[in-house]
Amino acid sequence: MNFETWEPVYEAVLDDFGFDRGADERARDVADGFATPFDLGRFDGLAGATVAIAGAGPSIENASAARRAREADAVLAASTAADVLLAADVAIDAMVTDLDKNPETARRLSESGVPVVAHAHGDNVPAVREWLPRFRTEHVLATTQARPRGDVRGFGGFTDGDRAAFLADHFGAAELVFVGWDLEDPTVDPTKARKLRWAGRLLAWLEARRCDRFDVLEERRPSVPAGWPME
Ligand SMILES: Nc1ncnc2c1ncn2[C@@H]1O[C@H](COP(=O)(O)OP(=O)(O)OP(=O)(O)O)[C@@H](O)[C@H]1O
Ligand SMILES: Nc1nc2c(c(=O)[nH]1)N=C(CO)CN2
Repeated sequence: MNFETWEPVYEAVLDDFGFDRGADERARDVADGFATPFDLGRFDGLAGATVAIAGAGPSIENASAARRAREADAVLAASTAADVLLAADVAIDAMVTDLDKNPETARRLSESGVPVVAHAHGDNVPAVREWLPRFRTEHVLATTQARPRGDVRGFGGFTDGDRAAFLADHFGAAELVFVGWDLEDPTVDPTKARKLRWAGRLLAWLEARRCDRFDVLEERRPSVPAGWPME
């Protein structure tokens, strides 16, 4: 997804959380100071593939999550889902993170040549400054939710998990399989619950644009607000 399509939805997210667009842009520029060009051709293998999008809800610990991830052609792991899957001997093709929970895992993955999709936003600049210099930069794709600039890219999406889904979509995934997603998780705090509501809404938008049906939304399918780009 290009920024022109993402922008009106991004503005709705900014509005709802009261986030400052200028702070996201400054974070992007900080990330660009550490980023180097990332070979996007490394994601060509997602085209036509069944891609597991691993979220970090409690159900990622279930044996069935690891099994379903293993059965997919490729696995994109959000945040701490990477640790759980690696511990279950499931290879991951990329980790998508905003560096807030397990940056050491991201560092290790980058050292071993696994792409780390590291997101910079207005509220994680200290983590960007601390961790991006420690990663093996050729294996890091820096991302932004603001307008992309320099070596910092954007494919749509907000939370780590839904950004992984937008990335898979951007690179032509044929099918998305969601593991470790608990959108109605009663154990999360109110801010996280709000982020998960946005994740659900964004996935509903993505599935509608793809003329798809995501299994993860079967329990409660959010409606796509009128006016969101559907071309
Ligand atoms: N119950 C859940 N709890 C946490 N994450 C979930 C859950 N269900 C799905 N997810 C997905 O897994 C990802 C896990 O990443 P993580 O918990 O680090 O979130 P995040 O996007 O960095 O948000 P936060 O700012 O709250 O840390 C989330 O971004 C979300 O997309
Ligand atoms: N400005 C800002 N942007 C974000 C934030 C956040 O807390 N602040 N959290 C995210 C993932 O949870 C994604 N993007």
